Amino acid sequence: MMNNSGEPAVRARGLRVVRGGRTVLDSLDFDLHHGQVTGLLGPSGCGKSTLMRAIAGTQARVSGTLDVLGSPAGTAPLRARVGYVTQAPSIYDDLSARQNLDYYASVLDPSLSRAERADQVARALAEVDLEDHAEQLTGNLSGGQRSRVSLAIALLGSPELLVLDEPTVGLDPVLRRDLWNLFHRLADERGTTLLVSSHVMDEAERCRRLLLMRAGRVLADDTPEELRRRTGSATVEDAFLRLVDAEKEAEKEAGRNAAKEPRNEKGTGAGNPGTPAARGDQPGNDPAPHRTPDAGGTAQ
Ligand SMILES: Nc1ncnc2c1ncn2[C@@H]1O[C@H](COP(=O)(O)OP(=O)(O)OP(=O)(O)O)[C@@H](O)[C@H]1O
Repeated sequence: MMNNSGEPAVRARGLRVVRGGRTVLDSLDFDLHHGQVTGLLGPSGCGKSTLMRAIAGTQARVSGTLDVLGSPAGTAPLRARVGYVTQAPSIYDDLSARQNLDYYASVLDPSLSRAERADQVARALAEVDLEDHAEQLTGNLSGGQRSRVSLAIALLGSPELLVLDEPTVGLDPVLRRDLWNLFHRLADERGTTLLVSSHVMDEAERCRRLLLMRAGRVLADDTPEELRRRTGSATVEDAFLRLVDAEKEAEKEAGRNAAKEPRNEKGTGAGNPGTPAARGDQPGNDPAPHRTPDAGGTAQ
């Protein structure tokens, strides 16, 4: 789904991120659609958090094109329009849930009156079903309750895009279901775009669209139904495993073909990974023009 301008909510082309001298995201091309819940799934270490940080504008060494709500990721106009919840919630243990939210509401929009802030805070607490624990110190809340405080903070100011890094990890099945219902309500009723990561494949079935990642690359960008259909699988997990197996087989085949290639005088075969053709960077494949967004307060 596009918005009125016809632009997707997030547009990545030739997106690349280098961390510690290693390319951890490589040539990612995808769109996130307005008003949809997209699941970002893949094994541990495949690059989900790095991609989310890039979209939220907190990741260094991002190259390629990454536009968020029509502006380069991480630029000032996006600050109030994008809500981002990391895996490690940044909340103050010695403040109550309500005080935490009130503090963040005042930082996010210093022009709000006390009454306006109180309204926003009450609404966000209600949305994550935390009203009964609003006055408790967050240091005394359970893990799941603390994650909901973080989520409530991200909901302040009604952001158009919510980037949620494993928001349901460690939650019991009832809370997980309630949170997924909340994500869909936000998308359906407010038109919020959500990108939600998980490494639990059964959560994929709850998403309208999926980005499946493996080893820093997008393995599939599809709806759960279409993914199951085209791989002939009963579940998204099976579909993912089939795609991984097919990719590994293709990699092996490419390796065998490269080994068979006659070597030239310098000892590099035509299919060697060091040659431009094998890297896919011959002129016709270059996703130019590349643009490096301002990465803001950044992680390496
Ligand atoms: N500061 C860093 N320096 C170098 N490499 C890093 C750094 N942080 C992460 N990486 C590497 O980047 C890759 C992607 O990490 P990332 O945290 O994005 O993965 P993930 O899919 O979110 O994993 P998980 O599901 O376990 O949270 C991993 O191989 C990781 O080892």
